[in-house]
Amino acid sequence: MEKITGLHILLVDDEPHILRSLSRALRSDQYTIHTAQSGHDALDVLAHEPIDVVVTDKNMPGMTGNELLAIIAEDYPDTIRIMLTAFTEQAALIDAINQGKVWGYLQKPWENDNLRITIEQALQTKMLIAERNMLRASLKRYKREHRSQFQRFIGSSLAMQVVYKAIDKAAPSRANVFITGPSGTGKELAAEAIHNLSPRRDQELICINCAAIPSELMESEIFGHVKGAFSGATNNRDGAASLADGGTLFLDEIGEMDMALQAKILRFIQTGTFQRVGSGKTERVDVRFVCATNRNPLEAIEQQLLREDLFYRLNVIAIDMPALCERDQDPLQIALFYLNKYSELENKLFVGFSKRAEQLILNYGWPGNVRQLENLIHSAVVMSDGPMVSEETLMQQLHLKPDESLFIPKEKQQSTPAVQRAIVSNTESVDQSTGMNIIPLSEVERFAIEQALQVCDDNVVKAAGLLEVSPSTLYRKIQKWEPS
Ligand SMILES: Nc1ncnc2c1ncn2[C@@H]1O[C@H](COP(=O)(O)OP(=O)(O)OP(=O)(O)O)[C@@H](O)[C@H]1O
Repeated sequence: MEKITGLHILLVDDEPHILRSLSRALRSDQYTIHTAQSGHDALDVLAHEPIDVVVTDKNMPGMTGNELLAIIAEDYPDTIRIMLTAFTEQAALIDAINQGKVWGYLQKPWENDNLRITIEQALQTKMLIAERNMLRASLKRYKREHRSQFQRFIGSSLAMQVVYKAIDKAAPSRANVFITGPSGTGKELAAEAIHNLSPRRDQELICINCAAIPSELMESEIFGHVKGAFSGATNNRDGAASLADGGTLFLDEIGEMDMALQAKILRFIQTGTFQRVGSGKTERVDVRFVCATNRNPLEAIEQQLLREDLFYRLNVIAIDMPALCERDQDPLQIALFYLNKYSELENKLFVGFSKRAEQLILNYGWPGNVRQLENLIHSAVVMSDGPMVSEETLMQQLHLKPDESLFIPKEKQQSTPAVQRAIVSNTESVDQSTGMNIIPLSEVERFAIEQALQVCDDNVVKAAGLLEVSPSTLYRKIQKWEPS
């Protein structure tokens, strides 16, 4: 058994010679011994020292041992409580044990060996309690950090945990955010989440899709115009810059914006000021910028679609949305979410997907990402009858030809282990002599644990069963991930 050190024992007895002989018997560099001659003195020690074990006499003037242990059980429930008692007091002692006030007892007169063994066992129990508390706390933290829903996002994949954390961190600051990622991955949803979690949430989030508005109208859309600024400008009109004052301006598809207007946007970001179209008056607003593009920004700069200086002004915080096919089990979670939503909306009864339909959802590549999946589920709800969505319905809507590989679980499709495929390839660890991508063992282990937790809906006991380790081993490993 592991030696325990650095622990504190409190001995309580009204007779000084008993305290002396108990202290002598327990003297060791493993423990710090504290003594008290009354229940009140004992409580005083407990208030100032991190006591792990209390050994108290039963019969003391003033506060009895029973009364003292009852208070300790209430105020310091994790402190191990031991009663020193004469043989004749067994009945009262058993009663105290049954009430949970006492962990164990020592009989007077005691054998020193017996005393040391009892204390050692008590301290082992104390260590287990402390470990359990730590594990509970770290599991709680792990669960809090491992979210399956975040703002309007659905998905518990690791790839999305990274996004949730980035949004959490970015939101409270004033820093501009640049969101990249393929079409339909949730860039607008991310902008919304950033605004909703920011101190600007009570002001407006104004979204401008730079690809959807003709370039000749864009300047007026963003900065507004005055009456007569151009033909058709029959009134003064506020633009997005004024409407977003105090809030957030989201410029989607920034790479589609006219280069001359990009220069004006850059000036606006730098100075916080702008002029409406047709006006010489400068206006000042307080706007936070969030931009997005589904282009690779560096390529867009090279192709002269995006100004480099504007990009670096906007790219203070970068968030990259992963493609749906990189999100483990998320496609199924999202599909179920939208099945519920659209069943309700269309007044139809659907309870889920056939096993093969589920497999198809997990295997399909989703080139249109979440938007495509959402639209597919909506059309499946409209076009078929419940209670289950079949694979045929999905294949029809996706115009897919019969292909058995779509229904084979991914982990059975390739000869390389699932772990190797799933861990993002780490170029820094490519072995120079063999050219093989070496994955650190700790990463493989963490991946396996996270997969098991995901499959078991975060049930650690079940996940431990799947991984063929004890739950406490699993808890310990999860705990090690916590930043110290
Ligand atoms: N993780 C998610 N969970 C649930 N719904 C999502 C998720 N991600 C995106 N959506 C939904 O998918 C649709 C597309 O999302 P969004 O418009 O934010 O994508 P986008 O990346 O901005 O697309 P684009 O590049 O085409 O502008 C929206 O209806 C959005 O609500």
